[in-house]
Amino acid sequence: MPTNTYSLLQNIDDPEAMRRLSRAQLKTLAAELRAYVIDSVSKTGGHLSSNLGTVELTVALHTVFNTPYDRIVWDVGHQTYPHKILTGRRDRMGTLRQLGGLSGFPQRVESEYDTFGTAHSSTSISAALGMALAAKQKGEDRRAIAVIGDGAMTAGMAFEALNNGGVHDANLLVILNDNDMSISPPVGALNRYLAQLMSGQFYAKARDVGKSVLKQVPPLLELAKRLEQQAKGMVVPATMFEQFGFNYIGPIDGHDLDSLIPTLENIKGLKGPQFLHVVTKKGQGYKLAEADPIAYHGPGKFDPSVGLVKPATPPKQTFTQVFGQWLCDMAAKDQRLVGITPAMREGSGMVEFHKRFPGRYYDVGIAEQHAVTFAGGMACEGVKPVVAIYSTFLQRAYDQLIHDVALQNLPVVFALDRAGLVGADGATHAGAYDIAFVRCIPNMSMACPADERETRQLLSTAYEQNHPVCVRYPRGAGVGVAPLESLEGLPFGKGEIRRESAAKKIAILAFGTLLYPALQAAEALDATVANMRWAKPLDEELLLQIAAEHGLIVTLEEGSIMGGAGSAVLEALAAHGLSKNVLQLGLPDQFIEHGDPAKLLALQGLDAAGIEASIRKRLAD
Ligand SMILES: Cc1ncc(C[n+]2csc(CCOP(=O)(O)OP(=O)(O)O)c2C)c(N)n1
Ligand SMILES: CC(=O)[C@@H](O)[C@H](O)COP(=O)(O)O
Ligand SMILES: [Mg+2]
Repeated sequence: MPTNTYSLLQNIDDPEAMRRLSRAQLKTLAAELRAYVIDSVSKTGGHLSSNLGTVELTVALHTVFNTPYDRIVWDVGHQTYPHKILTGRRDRMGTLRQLGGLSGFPQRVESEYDTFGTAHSSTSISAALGMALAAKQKGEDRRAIAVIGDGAMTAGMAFEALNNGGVHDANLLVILNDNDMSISPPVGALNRYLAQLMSGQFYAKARDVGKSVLKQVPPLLELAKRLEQQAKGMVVPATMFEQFGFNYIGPIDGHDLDSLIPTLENIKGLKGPQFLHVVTKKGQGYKLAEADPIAYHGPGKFDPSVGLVKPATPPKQTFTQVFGQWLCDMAAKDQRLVGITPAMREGSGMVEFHKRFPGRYYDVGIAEQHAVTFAGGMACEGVKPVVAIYSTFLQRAYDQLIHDVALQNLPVVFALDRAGLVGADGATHAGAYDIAFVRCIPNMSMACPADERETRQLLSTAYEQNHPVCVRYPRGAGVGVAPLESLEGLPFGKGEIRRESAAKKIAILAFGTLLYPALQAAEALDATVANMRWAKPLDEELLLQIAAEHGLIVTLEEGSIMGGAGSAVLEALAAHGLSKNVLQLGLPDQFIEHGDPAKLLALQGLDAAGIEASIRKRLAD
């Protein structure tokens, strides 16, 4: 760390040290912190724009509140790099999101300042309310603070918590960090409402009155006055948040420590549920990120003086791109198709679809539950919904999947991206459970394409069905098997033999992209390899044929072993009264942390060498 650049930051090992600084020094510290965030993220990759937007808010919160005794819960937690840097992890930022290094999200095991693990959005108000009421029950005077973005605020869970929080006498502070952005531009009526609060009459009056009051009167008196004025409807007519039972304060400039610190100090003295509306800019202080907060939401490594550059050689096509292309092609062919995303347009490969078919594109906000039921409603009316959703986020909508789609046997296609290990985001984002949690639902099917070509083909097969079907595929690129242009599908529920062993001792049944390391391992072992393609329905005919001919059956999947495709194989064998030597390979009963995906797979024994070693071990047992 260059000492001249970070003269204050280098001495901040915990927030206590920061509390001794003057306001002027805190401003310098904020500038150093911003530079440090840019410098470290440029070397590791990670979430940049959101972190640049929370620099001053983080400084102000840790200065005013008695952390970690007072609890800050960061929603999603992708904006916690300044918080990590100020709470003793500055010198470990170079390890961010790498194996054994700092997590990209708050983790209770990482620091006492990380009061609640987050990464899936919109949980902060519930968790902070729980903490506030627990404090009350225990007779403690601690504060609980939820910091939630305008994107995260769109989820039902956030409103469930507001609804509950507004009627309790809890010392809860909700801070809405409003940067007028989700990952992509925010959507929906809430966004319109927040824009209204910010603009025209509302904001102008609030800002002017706030400024003049701030200049003339001591903070507490000023706040009391403002509250009185608000109560009379003079400054801001009762906001929705007041109707929920919160004391609404704001909007204030979230990059101005002279507004933030006195306001937070005042709020600290107030009892009951408080709601502070803070306005920030995504990417603040780094021109390139300010201009393109989407590209800098989660960039890889880059040179800060140049910014993001296109790679010289075009990278391999990702599974996400294969899906995006298929969606456009199928939409062009079938007018009934609609595409639905819960706030993940870029990540799910739907930018082009949005451009070409704006009338058939639905970004419903961070609202996975709604997305699934909404698709169900459309399917009832003969429209053909394709829900593009990360495997990990479908977990949010499990009841909707069962009750609103499967039970009514509605033909909805679920394009499950990020199936398996995702790498840098770690355990919170791993798509480890989808096979297990989907295959136990009647009427549901689950396709596991092995490569890019099959992804396109199986999406078409899924689309042709008259019942709900998931197609799961991983983050990133596959082996490079180019998809065909055709929209023809593969047979429903059917696998194939990809390698036939002469000895017929071992058969590997691969579900999904691990087919390719399986084929490699099979060369060394002389094993038969089946590309099973479907976890449900299972190709029982193929399974029985293989079981009749081979001694050892090995199942292989990038998903949880418990309840996964290997379990389906065991159940099918049992149903046919067959007792076989079966080795199940997949993800163990354990959360797998962040790191390079290939390394993580190898650590789980799911690369070619690991597969071979596990099989040899079983043969030797
Ligand atoms: C349940 C869930 N759905 C989707 C996401 C993916 N996601 C991460 S950040 C984000 C946008 C959040 O916007 P906002 O809360 O406004 O924070 P900002 O990035 O603007 O600071 C989304 C959609 C998630 N983390 N959790
Ligand atoms: C914080 C969050 O949930 C997203 O920003 C996520 O990190 C995106 O992941 P991908 O990079 O796989 O789209
Ligand atoms: Mg936002």
